[in-house]
Amino acid sequence: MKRNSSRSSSYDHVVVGAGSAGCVLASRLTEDPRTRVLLVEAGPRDKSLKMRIPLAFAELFDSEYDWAFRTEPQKQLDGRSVRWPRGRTLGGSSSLNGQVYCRDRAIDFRSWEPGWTFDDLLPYFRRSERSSYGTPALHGDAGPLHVTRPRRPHRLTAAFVAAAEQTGLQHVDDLNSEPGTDVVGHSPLNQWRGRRWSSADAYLRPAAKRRNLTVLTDTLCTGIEIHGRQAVSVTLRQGSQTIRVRVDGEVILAAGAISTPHLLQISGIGRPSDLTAAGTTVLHELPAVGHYLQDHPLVFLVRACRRPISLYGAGGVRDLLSWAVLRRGPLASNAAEALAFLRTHESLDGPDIELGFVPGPFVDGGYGTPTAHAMSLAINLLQPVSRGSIVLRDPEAAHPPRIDPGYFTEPGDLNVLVEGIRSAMDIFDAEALAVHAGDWMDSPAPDATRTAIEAFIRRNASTGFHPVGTCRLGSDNQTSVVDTSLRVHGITGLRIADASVFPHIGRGHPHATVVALAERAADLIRAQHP
Ligand SMILES: Cc1cc2nc3c(=O)[nH]c(=O)nc-3n(C[C@H](O)[C@H](O)[C@H](O)COP(=O)(O)OP(=O)(O)OC[C@H]3O[C@@H](n4cnc5c(N)ncnc54)[C@H](O)[C@@H]3O)c2cc1C
Repeated sequence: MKRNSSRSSSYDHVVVGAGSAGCVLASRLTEDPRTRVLLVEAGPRDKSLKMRIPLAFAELFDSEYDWAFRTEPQKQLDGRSVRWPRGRTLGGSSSLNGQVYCRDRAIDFRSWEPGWTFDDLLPYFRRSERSSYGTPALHGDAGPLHVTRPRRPHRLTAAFVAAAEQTGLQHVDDLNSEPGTDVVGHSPLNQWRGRRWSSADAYLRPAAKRRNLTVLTDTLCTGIEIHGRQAVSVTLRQGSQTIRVRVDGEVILAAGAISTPHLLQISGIGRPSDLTAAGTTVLHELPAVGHYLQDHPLVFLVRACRRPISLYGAGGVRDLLSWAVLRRGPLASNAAEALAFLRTHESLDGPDIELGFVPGPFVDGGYGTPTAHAMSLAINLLQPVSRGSIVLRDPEAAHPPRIDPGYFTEPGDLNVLVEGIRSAMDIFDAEALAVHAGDWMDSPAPDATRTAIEAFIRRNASTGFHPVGTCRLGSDNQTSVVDTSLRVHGITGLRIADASVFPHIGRGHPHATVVALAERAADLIRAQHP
């Protein structure tokens, strides 16, 4: 990635965070050669081969490319602290995520503000996509973000899809086609010819040579300076050096659902009790900053595979060669090759459980070392009611905030996940998959009572990697942080465009919506600064 050498101390816009959203913003805003943009990224450049190899993403956990956050001990999870990986490199979390491109559904946007319906966002989904799915009314085919079918799904994945159909789910080709409530299909992917296609690949690299774009990596934003009610500059730290950069237009926070509220709090914007407890002066009261956090909690069921055909052991010389030469073979798998969406009650108007099938052992949320051939199924709670918070510990930007997702603090969430586990076990037992299935490994017993399944969830539940909602979009300044144009309530020159602004968690995977939202944010900014 070229770094523009003509650094100046003032820019039209400064984008903080080069993740899923930040790369979109930097690219779109610099299409106008008169607009000077600085993109600031705390992490290093996205150099690792493990980012390109689809199956290798879990090997990036706890590396220099991962913030490696940990939650506060979770009362409802036997006091366990949960590991929260987050991308810390160009492309952000899109450089180490599971590559599933699955939009939130139209019903998910019903709880957003007017002007943010699915139909309002559809032109931006389409603008972002270079989709191989056809259906031009729904998909774009000329955008920067490749969306493809898996190259060659594993035969166990085909068995899972068939088994899900045997339990009554409908097989659909395109999970981004508003497919109905009880469906199964192969995962649409952000891949191109068998390699990951991150936001940096899609948006940043093609823009990197522009003279009006400066990209600073290994640079931590440590605060936003507010004069009166106007954002005027950002403070950056590179090693031991501190740099102040003046902003003539806007500061756009795209640091993600954890770091964006943290940065606001450090800068004196937030809930007064949070700020004063951490020794920070309150400059601007906005009680919703860092609150209303939601995530998709999940548990994995793992079942032995009778024959040695799973992804266990993938990564040997032959697999590496096959990927390097042909971009095929087990390493081209994104792990969660198929998804099923289902309702735990017929009265629901949308799915409340997602099952993600991995044709291999996925142990301890990707942190464990597999020991045998197996298949894994992630049972994902799509509409949790529980909410949590991100709150600064002290005024130092490099210190991680307190992350409390509040998993299962609303008891109804546990009930839904128990039902999801039962449905998942039914699919494992359906003929098409049962022929491959051996003993249950990390799973409740097939005849487990509700109490035993609940205990299993408390022992094993983890993150679905989808935190949102910590700087919600909304029209009032008590329960939301940004207005419907994504401007921070009460401050001019400060906008947020990332996963933190989702008012409610959706039923999809957030990257698709984050990219569309950032595409729209770029239009909003350009309209205000013609
Ligand atoms: C392991 C994993 C698997 C996932 N799988 C999927 C999936 O398959 N499909 C899907 O849709 N979603 C998935 N997600 C979630 C998805 O990737 C995120 O929701 C999305 O990338 C969030 O985009 P963002 O722009 O809000 O934040 P990010 O992409 O996280 O970007 C934020 C950027 O800001 C930088 N930053 C933070 N603080 C500062 C600071 N103070 N100064 C400078 N820079 C800073 C970060 O380093 C990062 O690069 C996954 C996430 C993870 C972690």
